[in-house]
Amino acid sequence: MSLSINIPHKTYPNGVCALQDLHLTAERGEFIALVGPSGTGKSTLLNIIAGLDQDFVGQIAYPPQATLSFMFQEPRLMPWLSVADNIRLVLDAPQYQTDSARFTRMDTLLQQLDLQDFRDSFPKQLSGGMKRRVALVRAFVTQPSLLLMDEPFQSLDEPTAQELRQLLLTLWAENAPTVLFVTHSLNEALLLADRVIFLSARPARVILDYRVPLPRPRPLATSALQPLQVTLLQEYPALLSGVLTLPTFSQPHSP
Ligand SMILES: Nc1ncnc2c1ncn2[C@@H]1O[C@H](COP(=O)(O)OP(=O)(O)OP(=O)(O)O)[C@@H](O)[C@H]1O
Repeated sequence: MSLSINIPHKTYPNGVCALQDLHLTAERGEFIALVGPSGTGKSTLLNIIAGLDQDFVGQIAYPPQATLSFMFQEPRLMPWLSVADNIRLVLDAPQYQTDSARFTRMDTLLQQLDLQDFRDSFPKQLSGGMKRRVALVRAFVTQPSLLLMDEPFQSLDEPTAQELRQLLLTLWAENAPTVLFVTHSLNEALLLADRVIFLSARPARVILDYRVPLPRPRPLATSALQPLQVTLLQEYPALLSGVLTLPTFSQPHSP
């Protein structure tokens, strides 16, 4: 589904202006990464799009039939519920109760993400990567047309994060939701997204809307992204001057 964001400003009651003149559109099925410095307003923006925060000046427009999923930095599983019950919790919401295929879809996704033997396990019995896989099942089981992801693979070891990125790309290709994916990592953004939106320091506004010139399927080796990073940052040196924190990037040498 298409999405249009027009926010003249979002100011918290304590006077902190998190977003200013932020305008952005997303086409149906597009994968968009949002990259910006810490504390600029990325989570604020996702909360506004999700309707969790309605105290802002502006409009968010998407089709009325749109369905939305949100995947947070923490997997946010209920510790007292099994894997299957954590997912059923979402499926039991009134808007999904008439969907007779929903539990079959849950079983298929559990199988696809290799969780079929853990449906009766509790979150504390799962590794960090497995909890994120459950969160991915929960995000996709409702067949969202818009998927909001707020640094969902943070604080995982790199091989686990890469495995989850690959799973996400597979699920995205199969289900084609529009995705807004917040990350601090330029590598992760280039690996996943059709477009990378670079946000300024607070108050956040769009400073660069960059179309990733890489074919799909993408190379998963981050070394394959290095030449693209070099070109991008040579073309837009402003991205290096305090706008981005790029722990994985080696700055190109001046001639
Ligand atoms: N409820 C709130 N009341 C007041 N200020 C807030 C509130 N929530 C967030 N802020 C402030 O708004 C700014 C943007 O916060 P936000 O969490 O959206 O940034 P972020 O880009 O997601 O940060 P990070 O990358 O560190 O997760 C920050 O300065 C934050 O302190």
